[in-house]
Parts: sequence; structure tokens; C-alpha cells
Amino acid sequence: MKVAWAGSREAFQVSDRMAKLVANDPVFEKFSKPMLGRKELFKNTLRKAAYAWKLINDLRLTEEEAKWLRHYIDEPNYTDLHWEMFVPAIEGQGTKEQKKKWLPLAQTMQIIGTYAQTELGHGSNVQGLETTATFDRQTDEFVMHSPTLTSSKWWPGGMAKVATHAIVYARLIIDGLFHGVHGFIVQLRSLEDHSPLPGLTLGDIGMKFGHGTYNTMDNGVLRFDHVRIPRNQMLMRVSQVTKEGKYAQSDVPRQLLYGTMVSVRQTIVADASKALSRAVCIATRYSVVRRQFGSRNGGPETQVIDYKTQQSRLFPLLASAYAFRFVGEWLKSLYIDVKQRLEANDFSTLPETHACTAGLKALTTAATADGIEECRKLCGGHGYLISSGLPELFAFYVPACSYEGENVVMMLQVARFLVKTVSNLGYKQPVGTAAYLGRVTPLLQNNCAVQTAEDWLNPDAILEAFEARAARMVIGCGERLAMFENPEEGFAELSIDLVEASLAHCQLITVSVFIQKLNHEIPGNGVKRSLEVLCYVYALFLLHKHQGDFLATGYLTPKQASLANEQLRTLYSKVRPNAIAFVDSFNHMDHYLCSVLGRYDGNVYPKLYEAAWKDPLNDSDIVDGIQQYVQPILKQKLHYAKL
Ligand SMILES: CCCCC/C=C\C/C=C\C/C=C\CC/C=C/C(=O)SCCNC(=O)CCNC(=O)[C@H](O)C(C)(C)COP(=O)(O)OP(=O)(O)OC[C@H]1O[C@@H](n2cnc3c(N)ncnc32)[C@H](O)[C@@H]1OP(=O)(O)O
Ligand SMILES: Cc1cc2nc3c(=O)[nH]c(=O)nc-3n(C[C@H](O)[C@H](O)[C@H](O)COP(=O)(O)OP(=O)(O)OC[C@H]3O[C@@H](n4cnc5c(N)ncnc54)[C@H](O)[C@@H]3O)c2cc1C
Repeated sequence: MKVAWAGSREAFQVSDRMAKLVANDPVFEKFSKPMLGRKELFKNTLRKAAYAWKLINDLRLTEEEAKWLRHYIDEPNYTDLHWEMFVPAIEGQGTKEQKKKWLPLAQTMQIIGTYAQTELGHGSNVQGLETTATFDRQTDEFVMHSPTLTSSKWWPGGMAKVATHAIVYARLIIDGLFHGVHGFIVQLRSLEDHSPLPGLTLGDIGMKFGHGTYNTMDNGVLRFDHVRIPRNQMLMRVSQVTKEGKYAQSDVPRQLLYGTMVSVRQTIVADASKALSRAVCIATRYSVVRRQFGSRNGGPETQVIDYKTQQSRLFPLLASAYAFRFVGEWLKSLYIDVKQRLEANDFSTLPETHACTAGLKALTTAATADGIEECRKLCGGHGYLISSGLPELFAFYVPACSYEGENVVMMLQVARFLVKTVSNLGYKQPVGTAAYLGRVTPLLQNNCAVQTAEDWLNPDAILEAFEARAARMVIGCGERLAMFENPEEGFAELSIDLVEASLAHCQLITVSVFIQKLNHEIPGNGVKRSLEVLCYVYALFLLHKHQGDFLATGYLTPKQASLANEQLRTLYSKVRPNAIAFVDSFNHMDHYLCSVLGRYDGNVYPKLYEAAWKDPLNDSDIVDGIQQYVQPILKQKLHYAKL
């Protein structure tokens, strides 16, 4: 099962080796973080990042090993932007010459980069960005400028205090004409003394949600005051500006400029499964340790994991962690395929890849953020302690619903893709994840054939249900859209329904990939049978949660929905005996979980009690302030209030 979770034996070995390397090195200790002030916290992060970079070089770690090392250090910091956005942006949008110049510097960290796209006034709307890059043919330069307060670059990670360079997205202006938003390599700081370069104002945007989590990252603000950069620092794979000031658009879609975001969105889906698996591991282990009520004749109380309500909240999240792991693997292969096609100037699958990365990023991050909070609640009061590991995990994770594409905005991109697919049905057979829309007749006419709860243990019945639900919602939106004279107005008016239809489409993908994984990639019987149970839990949980869609579209009857719920209860009983095995298969070390409740040895109460005494407030019995502020109250015998 560990290999099934890791994806392969090799992947398991790499991640296991890096997890142990980090867990066994005192430099990467995490428990003290919440007690540090902002400056100490940040300096501590710089120290760890420097030590990690030294480890990577001394041990000659591969790129994959280095990714896992940074992952297990488990601390947002400037290297995330450098490696996950700055380098990929140059790789994806730089010319051969630009890659030849900049990549060696970036890959040896002689320069440290960030991705500066979002501004104070615009994040989702990239075409609305206000920073300008005005071409000066006299000097063969671009003049970077922040014309308004809202054009200030705002949020880029690592930009406040660390990054020496940035990919800055700005409005390209030549002879007063606007030629779209493009990426520019801009140096921010001196490589000699790290001071901001002339014309640049740089700072941190301030503390963020959750103390010890994302405040290890210096998210910055940047303003330009007519800063000049050479013309060859505009990323020119997609579009070019000649020395004469002529703008040329290659015969590649303008959206390749967004390629870095697509790349990160697909990694975010994989990261959702990791984050959710951490929370589920903690909550499952604790639910086995925790006993409450149910004692018979002085015997042990009931383990809370044996309560059906606890199972109904926990096991769908366990199933979701596996579902997101598998759909993340699938999405990565889709992305690798589109990258290979782009090399050959084949853009045929770019729209679908954009829709899948956008939609699955939105689906998995929203479900994971909600799931982590549910896991905190599943642990009762102790889940609210920092030592449970859950509050910090939640604070660390929830921005994923906003960054790399705000979730609703992303689902609206899926809606655009689906609406376009439906409008082309007459003369273009949909393929890939939208292929089911090519079979609308049976999907619209045939209703569910399930007669018993057992009938739901049939992947074909489940797939048909999810395809019919999505098809009926998407087609329904298409038909109502057609009644609007102005398509854009119609899209805006129907955007709520369109987002719901897009979610149905993305859930179909996730369920379908889980079923495909079981049918084609999970060898043997034991593991396969266990994962089949989780696949049915995931699918029937969604069907139950969204049964309004299935009923409203007329595909299901209330009886069939009730049979699905009955089967779900039965499936929970099948998950229960393997619950610990499922979470142990994540192979999360105690260091990574950073949770007293989720300890592998289950030794919770003694360790919870021990952890309490480490709080600095327990350094003394009479803490500072008692004599000055409390004792006078106790002694002044004021009786103005009628008690
Ligand atoms: C700290 C670490 C924690 C763990 C993190 C784990 C993993 C991540 C690792 C590293 C990252 C580290 C931390 C994250 C830091 C965060 C960074 C950021 O947030 S960077 C900024 C992200 N910003 C966005 O995502 C902006 C979202 N907005 C957009 O993408 C576009 O504005 C939008 C919404 C797509 C609209 O674009 P626009 O140009 O206006 O286009 P239209 O909507 O008009 O569409 C025109 C056509 O283009 C197609 N399209 C749009 N985008 C793409 C694309 N990316 N690829 C392909 N095609 C695209 C669109 O479908 C339209 O096509 P049709 O005309 O309909 O055919
Ligand atoms: C922790 C963190 C790290 C970040 N790191 C970086 C970074 O390194 N580099 C970088 O460039 N950016 C970064 N960002 C910025 C991030 O990319 C943006 O915040 C994100 O893209 C969302 O954009 P926004 O803030 O403009 O949200 P908005 O779009 O303003 O969202 C506000 C509300 O408006 C709604 N909305 C917006 N447009 C529409 C529409 N057309 N239809 C319906 N509803 C709509 C949204 O759904 C949302 O509910 C980071 C953000 C965070 C939180």
C-alpha cells in the first residue's frame, strides 16, 4: 500500500530517504517555531534554507531528492518561488539565448528569483495588471514603472528581503500602444551588498494568518520608479520586440505566457493529497487512541473511531486523500504530455490541460482546506492545540484556495472550456475528459438502473451516474445560455450554475481516474480490494453530498440515493479494520506530522502533558504581571457593583 501511495517503489525510496534525512537532523526541528517572533522566525528559516542548500550540494542530491528535502523541511520560504516559479518561467518562456544566460545562474543559486505578477489592485485579472514596461528604442531598453498605488507588485514570495531577481509581469507599451502583458527579468537587489537597486522600493506586506506558518515567507511589495532594463530581458519565446521597436507574436497561443501557473497548479493538486493525508493521519490515529463513553461494567470506553458519525466525517477524507493522490499523478502525466506537444508546436491539448489544471486545483484545494479543518474538529478540544499539528497545517494550507488562481475564477475557466465544447458539439466530437459530452443522448435519456445497495458496488454504475450528472448540468447550462442574446452577459448571469457544473465535471474526472487506477495500475488483490473500498467511499460520499444534483437532473430517484447512503454506511465498516494501515501507508514520520495526537506510537496523553510544560508561560508559577495587575484587584475590595 505504501508503494501504491508513493506511486512507485523508487518514488517511495526517494521520499522515505529524504523524510528520514530531515527528521534526523536537529537543524530542521519544528516544535519551537510557534514561540519565535517574526524576525527570529524568518532568520531561522533563512538558516534552514542555507543548510538545506549545502546538504543538496554536499550530498549531490538529485532534483527529485531536493524537491522532497524541501517538502519535508515543511516551511514556506523563498526557495519555493525560486525553484517552482522563477526557474520554470525562464524554462518555459525564455528564448534559447535567455535560457543559456539565466538558467545556469539560477540553477546554481548565484541569483535568487521570484515570480512578481500580482499587484495590490489585480491578482486574478492578469490582463488588468498596471505595471508598465515602455520600450525606449533610443537606448534599446524597457522602462519599468509603477504608475499607480494599485500597480504596486504585492504578494510575491521571497521578494521582500531575499530575491535578487524577479520575473515581473507588466503591460508592454511601444510608441504608446499596449501589446499585452508580458514577463520581464528584472534585477531587484545588488549582488554585492543585497541593497535594493536604484528606483526600486521593496518591503514586506506584513504578517499573515497563522503565526509560525506562512510568516516564514517574505511576501513582498515592490514599486518601480522608471527603472531601465535591457531589451533582451523581456521573455521572448512567445512574443518578441525588435531593436527597431517592432512587436512580433510567434505563432504560439498568447496563453503560453501563463504556462508557469499551469505548471504550479498541477503540482498543487499533488500537494493537496499530501496536506490532506497529514491531517487524516493525525485524526485517524487519534480517533483510535481517544475513548469516550460506552463503558460496560467498568470496562474500557468506546474508541471514538467506532462511532458511525466519526467514520462518516473521517473516512471520506481518507478516501479523498487517495483520490487526490491518484488524480495528481494523472494530471502530472497530462501536463508532461502537453509540454512535449508544445515543443513540437502542437497546441491541441492546451485548452483541456488548462481546464483540468485549473479545475482540479480548485476542487482539491477547497476540499483539502475544509478537510484539514474537519480533522481538527474530529480531534475535539485537543485538536485546537498547536501541539496537535492541525491549526498550523490549516493556516499553512488555506492560501492554496487563493494563490495560483482563486478557486472560483479557476472553476469559471473550466466553465468556459465546457461551454465552448458544448457549442462545438454539432461539428467537433469532444475528446479526453469531455468525451462523455459526445454521448449526451444516452446520458440524457437513460436513468439510473440501481435496484439494491449492492448494485452501487459497480464502477460502471458509478461512472454512468457521474457522467449523467455532469452532462445534464453542462448541457442544461448550454441550453439556457443559448437564450441570451449576449453570450458574455449570459455567462455572467448563469455563472453560479456554471461553477456547479464545472465542479461536477471535475469530480467526474477524479472518480474516473480512481477507477482507472484500480483497473489498470494496482497489481495483486489485497491492496486492490482495500483501495476499491476507498474508491466507492469517495464516489458514494460525493453522490450523497451532491445528491441534489443527481435528483434535480432526474437521473436518480430518492430511493436510489437512499440505497447509495445505505451502501456508504456498510463501506465504513469495511474501512474501519484497515484505517490505521491506510494512514500508515502515507509513511509520514512524526517529525513531518509535528503532532502529539498523531504520534506513530499512540503515546498521546503523556506526550500531550509533557508538551504543555514546554510552553514558556510555564517557566514560572507566578508569571510577570501578576503582582502588578492581578493582586491589586484581589486586594482592593471594590464593591461598586451590586453582586
Ligand atoms: C509556499 C509553498 C506551499 C506549498 C505550495 C505547493 C506547491 C506550489 C509550489 C510553489 C509555488 C509556491 C507558492 C505559491 C505562491 C503563489 C504564487 C502565485 O499565486 S503566482 C500568481 C497566480 N495568479 C494567477 O493564477 C492569476 C489567475 N488568472 C489567470 O490565470 C488569468 O487571468 C485568467 C483567469 C485565466 C484569465 O486570463 P485572460 O488572459 O483574461 O484570458 P481569458 O479568460 O479571456 O481566456 C482567453 C483564452 O485563454 C485561455 N486560457 C486562459 N489561461 C490559460 C492557460 N493558463 N493556458 C491555456 N489557455 C488559457 C482561456 O481558456 C480562453 O480560451 P478560449 O478563448 O475560451 O478558447
Ligand atoms: C500566501 C500567498 C502567496 C502568494 N504568492 C504570490 C506570488 O508569489 N506571486 C504572485 O504573483 N502572486 C502571489 N499571490 C497572489 C495570488 O496569486 C492572488 O491573491 C490570487 O491570484 C487571487 O487573486 P486576487 O487576490 O486578485 O483575488 P480576487 O480575484 O480579487 O478575488 C476576490 C473575490 O473576487 C472573486 N472574483 C474575482 N474575479 C471574478 C470573476 N470574474 N467572476 C466571479 N468572481 C470573481 C473571487 O472569486 C473572490 O471571491 C499569493 C497569494 C497568497 C495568499
